[in-house]
Amino acid sequence: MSAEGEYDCIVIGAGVQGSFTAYQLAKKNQKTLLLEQFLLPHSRGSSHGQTRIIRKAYDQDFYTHMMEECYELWAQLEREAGVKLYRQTGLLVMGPENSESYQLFKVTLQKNKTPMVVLTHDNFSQHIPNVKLAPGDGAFVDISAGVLYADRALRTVQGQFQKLGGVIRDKETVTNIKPGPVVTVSTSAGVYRAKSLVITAGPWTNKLLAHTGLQLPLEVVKINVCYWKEKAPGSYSVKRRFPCFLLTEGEESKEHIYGLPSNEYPGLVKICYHMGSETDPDQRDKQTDKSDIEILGQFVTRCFPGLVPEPAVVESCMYTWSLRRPLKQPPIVHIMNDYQPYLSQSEARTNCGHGFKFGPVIGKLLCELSLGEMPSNDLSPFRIRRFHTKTKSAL
Ligand SMILES: Cc1cc2nc3c(=O)[nH]c(=O)nc-3n(C[C@H](O)[C@H](O)[C@H](O)COP(=O)(O)OP(=O)(O)OC[C@H]3O[C@@H](n4cnc5c(N)ncnc54)[C@H](O)[C@@H]3O)c2cc1C
Ligand SMILES: O=C(O)[C@@H]1CCCCN1
Repeated sequence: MSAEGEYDCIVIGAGVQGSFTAYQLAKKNQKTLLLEQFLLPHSRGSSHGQTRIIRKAYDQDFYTHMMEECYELWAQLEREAGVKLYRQTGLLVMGPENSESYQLFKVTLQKNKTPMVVLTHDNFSQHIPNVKLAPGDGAFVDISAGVLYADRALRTVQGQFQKLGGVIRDKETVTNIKPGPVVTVSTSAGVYRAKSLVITAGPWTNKLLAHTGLQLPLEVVKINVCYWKEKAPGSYSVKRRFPCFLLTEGEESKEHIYGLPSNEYPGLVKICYHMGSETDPDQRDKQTDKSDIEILGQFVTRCFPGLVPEPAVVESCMYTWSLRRPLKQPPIVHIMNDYQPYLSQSEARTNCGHGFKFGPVIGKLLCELSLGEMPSNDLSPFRIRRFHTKTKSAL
């Protein structure tokens, strides 16, 4: 027999953004349904894996400002659920001292009076052993940055949502959306109706939006998540207070290279390249491009002499980039998050490669938008309307 139900709100996609949105809605006593196509937990989207970086170091003020509230909301969830989701490690930022991108990171933190320590070539190795700072590179540490325990965070927020009476239906793919004063959502197992709908479908956003006639200029890329073996076990370990790091640009590439201390897999340091190759989210494993791994190998050889310059483990994850017109120009590396006024009482949002840490605030904002409340943060950098694209729904 197929399932049916009436809700105040339906959220499609139980990644970090959908889970936080559903939790916020349930906190506001909204009868909420969270739909997920895969059996939970799963590793086919963007929110899986044990760790993510949390930081205030950004090259634009509004992200640094948003992070103030994010840290508070993460801590609030930790207290509510009695679990530890964040571990402070600091974030080492490195990059050519005179480059625009490195300077933007540094100046944004300084301007916002964020706790930081600037390192010099003379004292660098005393603070950060086993890393080679390139000649001409500057370095500083964003002190409050650290690691978020991603899988645990997802489990926790979904658990809190259920405790508040929220309903999760996993292994249920949304197959159709009919907007209207009451939105009708059909899935592989049933039909549900709600006063509002939030779509947080990550890499599948355009596939889902196709049901509404709306398409966004997005590109999904597969990221090779690489783990590198320590030659001397523990030398880059979280226990020895090795920090997360971000190279704004380097000899190997203009793209960021970033990493986290060895932690989830003993003796293995996660180091990844902030760019991947285009993929269809349903065909992710057919994308086998490994040119990023070559770049990372060169970087590891140059900067991390205590690591074997060949990945010991490679996992997969996906980013959903927003693209400036014309398509295929460099991506705008922003979270996107917007109310889509042409879908009656519905919202559409998506994200890219740095959205995990913002989950609590994005959840709060999507909740406010779906209740018709004034959003409590400035959303102008995230508006769908900034894309001169086909934003008008055909429905
Ligand atoms: C390698 C990597 C490293 C990253 N590092 C960081 C970091 O250090 N710090 C940070 O803050 N962020 C980081 N990010 C970004 C962050 O992880 C993402 O921004 C975030 O996880 C996106 O979450 P989401 O909920 O939007 O998408 P997803 O997690 O992909 O969730 C979307 C969900 O929708 C479901 N869905 C789709 N279509 C349907 C349908 N038709 N019916 C039902 N369900 C559907 C999907 O199955 C999926 O579960 C990283 C991302 C990657 C890939
Ligand atoms: O959000 C972050 O902190 C990292 C930075 C580098 C790219 C991946 N995400």
